[in-house]
Amino acid sequence: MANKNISMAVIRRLPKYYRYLGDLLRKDIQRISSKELSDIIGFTASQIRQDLNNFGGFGQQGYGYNIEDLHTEIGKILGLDKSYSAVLIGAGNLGQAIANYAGFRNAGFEIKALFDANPKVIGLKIREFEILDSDFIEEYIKENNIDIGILCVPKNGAQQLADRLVNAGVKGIWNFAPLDLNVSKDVIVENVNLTESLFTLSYLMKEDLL
Ligand SMILES: NC(=O)c1ccc[n+]([C@@H]2O[C@H](COP(=O)([O-])OP(=O)(O)OC[C@H]3O[C@@H](n4cnc5c(N)ncnc54)[C@H](O)[C@@H]3O)[C@@H](O)[C@H]2O)c1
Repeated sequence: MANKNISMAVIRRLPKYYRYLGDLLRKDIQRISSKELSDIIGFTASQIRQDLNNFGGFGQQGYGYNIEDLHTEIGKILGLDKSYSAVLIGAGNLGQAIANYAGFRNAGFEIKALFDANPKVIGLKIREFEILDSDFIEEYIKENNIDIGILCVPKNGAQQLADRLVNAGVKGIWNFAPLDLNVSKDVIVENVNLTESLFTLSYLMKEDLL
C-alpha cells in the first residue's frame, strides 16, 4: 500500500496514530469514532478522517474505526510488519543510551552491533554488545545484511561514515549527528536533532507567546 503521493505531514502523524491505537488496544477498547480519537490525539476529527482516507479510509459510517484493524493497517503502512537490523556507530554517551533502550528491539528494530573508533572504548560491553572496531563496519554490514545504520558520532566525520554505511549496503540512516547528510536517492536519512527540538521548546515558552 506504499503511496509516494502521501505528504510528509501525514506520514509524520502516522506513528502517533499507531501509538495511541496501541494504547487503546492494551486497554481492550475495540472501536472508536474519529471524534473520540480526536479528543485523545489532539488532531481534529476531520484531519483524522482526511489522513486515514489517504490509505483507503478504514472507518465505517455509524461505527467508527475498528481499533485492532486500524492499528494493524497503520503498522503495515509504516512497514512495522517487518523487522529491521541495525548497527550503531559511535558508542559514546548518546550511542550507549540508545543501545541500552530495549523498546527499539520490541518495536522490531534490532541493533546487532555497536562500533567505535576509540581504542579505549573498543572491547567494552554495553548490554550484550561488545563494542567493535569501526574498521570492520563494512564487513559486518555485508555479512549480516544490515538494513539501518545509526549514527551517534560528532558532526566531523559523520558524512564519511554515512558514505561507508551506504557503500556497504544499508538502506536507511538514523542520524543523530547535527548535519544534513548527502546520500544517494535510494537511501533514506531520518535526522533526529534534539537541540532543534529544544529550540522549538524555547520558542514556545517565550513569554510573549504564552
Ligand atoms: N548526548 C546527547 O544528548 C546528544 C544530544 C544531541 C545530539 N547529540 C549528537 O550525537 C552525537 C554523539 O554525541 P555524544 O554526546 O554521544 O558524543 P560522545 O563524544 O560521547 O560519543 C561519540 C562517540 O563517537 C566515537 N567516534 C567519533 N568519531 C568516530 C568515527 N569516525 N568512527 C567511529 N566512532 C567515532 C567517539 O569515539 C565516541 O565514543 C554528536 O553528533 C552530538 O552532537 C548528542
